[in-house]
Formats: sequence, C-alpha cells, structure tokens
Amino acid sequence: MSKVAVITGGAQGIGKGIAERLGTDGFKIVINDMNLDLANETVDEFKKKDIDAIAVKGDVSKQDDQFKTVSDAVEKFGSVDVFVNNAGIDQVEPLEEVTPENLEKIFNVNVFGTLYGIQAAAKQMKEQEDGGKIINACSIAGKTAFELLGAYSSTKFAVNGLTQAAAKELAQHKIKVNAYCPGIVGTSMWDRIDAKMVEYKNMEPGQAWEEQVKQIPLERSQTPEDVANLVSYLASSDSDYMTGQAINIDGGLEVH
Ligand SMILES: NC(=O)C1=CN([C@@H]2O[C@H](COP(=O)(O)OP(=O)(O)OC[C@H]3O[C@@H](n4cnc5c(N)ncnc54)[C@H](O)[C@@H]3O)[C@@H](O)[C@H]2O)C=CC1
Ligand SMILES: CC(=O)C(C)=O
Repeated sequence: MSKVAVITGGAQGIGKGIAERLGTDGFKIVINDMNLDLANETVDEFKKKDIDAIAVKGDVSKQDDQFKTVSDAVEKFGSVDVFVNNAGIDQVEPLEEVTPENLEKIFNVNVFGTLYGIQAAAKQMKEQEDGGKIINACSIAGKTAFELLGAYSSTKFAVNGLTQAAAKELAQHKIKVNAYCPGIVGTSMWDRIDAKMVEYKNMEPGQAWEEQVKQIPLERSQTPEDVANLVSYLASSDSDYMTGQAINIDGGLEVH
C-alpha cells in the first residue's frame, strides 16, 4: 500500500515543491493550507501528473485544525507516514519595533503550529506499526539570526529546539523527527521580505534579494525543488537512522 504524506502550507512555494516531489516518489499527498482555493488548484495540477492528492483547509496555529488534517488524511488514505510541518510566515522589522501582537502572530504560526503538527502526527503515528517521520521547516535563520528578521529567526531557533526534543521523546515509538534549513528560496515569502527590507534599508526593489543571493557560494538562488530533494531523503527509508537533526540546504551560505 502507498504511504501517505501530509504537507502543511503545501499550496505554493516550498510546500508545493515538497508535495510534488513526495507525490512523484509514490506517496499519496494531503495538502493542508489556509488558502483552500490555491490548494485545490495545486491538487488539480498534481492530478494531471498522476499524483493522488487531496486538499484540506486548515490553520496550523489552531490545534484542532491540525488534528482534523490528520484525521481527514487517515479517513481518505488510511495512515499518515510523513507529516511535513512546512507552513510558516515572515515578518520584517527591527526588534525595537516588534509589537506584542506581531510577536504573538508569528509564534502562533511558526512555533505553536509546528508543535500542534507534531502532536497530531505523533498521536496517529504511535498507533502505526512502523511509526512515521515528522519533518519540520527550520531555516538557516534558525541557526544564525538575520537582521530585520529577528522575531522570525527566533521562531526558527524554537523549531530547532522542538525538533530535538520531539526526536528524543518519540524515538521509542519509531517516530523520527528532523528539520530542513533552506537558505534564500524564490517564493512569495521572499517577495514580501524584499519589499519590506528595501524600505528599511532605503534600497531599490529587488536589491535585498540580490544582496543575499550574491553571497551564495553556489552562485544561484534556491528553488523549492532544491529543498524537496532533501525532504525526499528525510521522508525515505534511507534516513531511517537519522533523528533530531536540522540540516542546512542553502548552496553553502552557512557553513558551520
Ligand atoms: N522562502 C525562503 O527563503 C525560506 C523559507 N523557509 C520556510 O519554509 C516554509 C515555506 O516557506 P515559503 O514556501 O517560502 O512560504 P510561502 O509564503 O511562499 O508559502 C507558505 C504557504 O503556507 C500557507 N500558510 C501560511 N500560514 C498558514 C497557516 N497558519 N496555516 C496553514 N497554511 C498557512 C500559505 O497560504 C502558503 O500557501 C516556511 O516555514 C518558511 O519559514 C525557510 C527558509 C527559507
Ligand atoms: C526566509 C528565510 O528563512 C531565509 C533564510 O531567507
């Protein structure tokens, strides 16, 4: 029987790239997103490529929505073998300007959302003979903070911590928990980051993006497919002995 992968925030960007790659790898795909219309468009696109997929509307910052996404996946396809906590939001501002409301919003999605995803996936995977794999979206900003992305970076440091703790707590149930740490990926997230950063830095549109990209040793920006190549490995049996790791995939931007 085919394995089943849930990808949160899978309607576009990195999540869509991961969903398409796992679908091509043979997984049945459940795309969670707040934007149901876009998620349905993505599913229609996948169906033309013979990927068996469904869309589920859900806000990852709501614990009940995360549990419902898992129960919908089980009802449709019978299991959840891989759960990718991909959904995340950005905020660009100096730390001195971060309001309590903004801080609450970004932690609710990026940190609480990831924890609720871990909880929902773990409950289901503990009932499965072979456990499963939980894969979280961290970032190179979760290892070295970026200026003007301070609140965002701190959420990704927290995702790294959740990944390590969940790996230790869930190993006994054959559940592996790892994270991917992309660099500078060309998605709508970076369109928004660039638009705000150039305002703060008094630069031309596109310049914040270009300044980051020119620092990448492999001399090109990253695509969702680059990230999906790593996630495909983390979702496969080839990574069965790996847990608790947050792995950079960034063209060499951060070398530790
Ligand atoms: N783009 C980049 O350069 C990098 C992105 N990342 C991380 O990768 C992940 C995906 O990023 P992108 O594809 O660039 O973002 P994106 O903004 O292009 O796409 C995010 C998707 O998540 C959905 N979403 C947002 N909030 C949601 C919520 N509360 N519940 C359900 N769905 C929600 C959106 O509707 C959208 O479809 C994020 O966690 C991000 O922090 C990490 C490193 C670099
Ligand atoms: C958005 C993000 O995480 C980076 C590193 O660009």
